Amino acid sequence: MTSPIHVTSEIGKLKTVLLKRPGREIENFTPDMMPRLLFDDIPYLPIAQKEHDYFADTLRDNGVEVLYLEKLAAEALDAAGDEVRDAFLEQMLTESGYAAGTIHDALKEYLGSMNNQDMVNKIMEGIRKNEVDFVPTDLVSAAETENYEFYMDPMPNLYFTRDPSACIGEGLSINHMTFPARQRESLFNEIVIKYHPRFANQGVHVWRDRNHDTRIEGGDELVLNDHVMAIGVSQRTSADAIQDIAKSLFKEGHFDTVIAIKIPHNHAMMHLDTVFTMINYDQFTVHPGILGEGGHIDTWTITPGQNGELNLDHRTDLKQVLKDALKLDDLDLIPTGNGDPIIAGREQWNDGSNTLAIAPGVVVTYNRNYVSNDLLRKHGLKVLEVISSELSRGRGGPRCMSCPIVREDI
Ligand SMILES: NC(=O)NCCC[C@H](N)C(=O)O
Repeated sequence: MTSPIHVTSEIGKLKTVLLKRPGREIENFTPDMMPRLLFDDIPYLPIAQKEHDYFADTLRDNGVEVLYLEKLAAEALDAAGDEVRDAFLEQMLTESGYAAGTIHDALKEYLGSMNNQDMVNKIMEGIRKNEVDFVPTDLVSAAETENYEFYMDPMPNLYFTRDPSACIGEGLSINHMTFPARQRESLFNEIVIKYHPRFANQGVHVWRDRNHDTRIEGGDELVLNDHVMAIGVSQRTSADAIQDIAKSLFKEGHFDTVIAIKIPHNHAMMHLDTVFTMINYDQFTVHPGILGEGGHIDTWTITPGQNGELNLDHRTDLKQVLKDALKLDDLDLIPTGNGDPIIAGREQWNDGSNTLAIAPGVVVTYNRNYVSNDLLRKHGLKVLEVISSELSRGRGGPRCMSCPIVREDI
């Protein structure tokens, strides 16, 4: 059986991608909620949607089939029927803090009265207290802070479809995310894979599901080729989760190497793909700020050991590590902002390192990172720029905003 998922590299011609069009969730919050929701500003929704449509059109114009998470999630529930819809809603309410009780019942009634698409959209955009016809009188509800506006928080990070799941080979990881602001997101990916006719019973292998305590996010998961992965040890992905998924990939897949790369644990560089992306057979973007003296950085090359255990080889010469793993004589590491510390810092902040390769040597980037983009062109790449004033306020670029489902082999 051919799996509907096929991703054996970061650069093979992109055939199908999963996006989420920004909806009300990206403006349904106040400045004091921003740090918790992992946003640095509140985007202007109409322009963010225009920019996102431009991004989607750029992909379509280049032969990519664009799928939307919000649509697939509703279709999955339509196909699955009432029992699954009820279980999904219960799980979503439980993970939103309402396993039982009067608020649980009121929210269930409110959401339960909607059709699947409206219910999915509503859960994504968040539920304010004043929109539910319910006055809590029980002790638990009454004890809650009066002035918090929401029963269920919005999920503004959903347009970064890269993170809650990651397609690897013929399967995927459905991720247990680090921060509460994003943890419910992967429930949508789970129902799509389990129940959408395009994916259900089609031989999709789940390398690692969301029922884990250890954390991993797709922005850290890079498929370098059909047997080598790079995974960031980052603010969002723990060493335990990397070792766990490595065991699964080695045991049940065609992978034999995982390169763990330690990056600074901070908000600006929350995932490996904010500082390092593969853009051609032998070319990568890299933010100079992650490299120490002489271009060094901590890496561990993980390979299968005895009895299902792992061998780990600690090395610090990133270029040599990549050359060895990919069997290349030379490698072009292209510095964000052309290596200038001010420009590199500014353009990395606006995702200048976060490119989406749609074919070997062809990348989609934000237009605002003009120094990095010019440098990519000088290194022979074809650069397709997309507009980025509002989308970039969420701290993610074209790779973050896309989850490749099918790529041609390289
Ligand atoms: N792969 C990525 O780097 N995704 C960007 C995620 C940005 C989002 N505001 C977050 O902090 O999770």
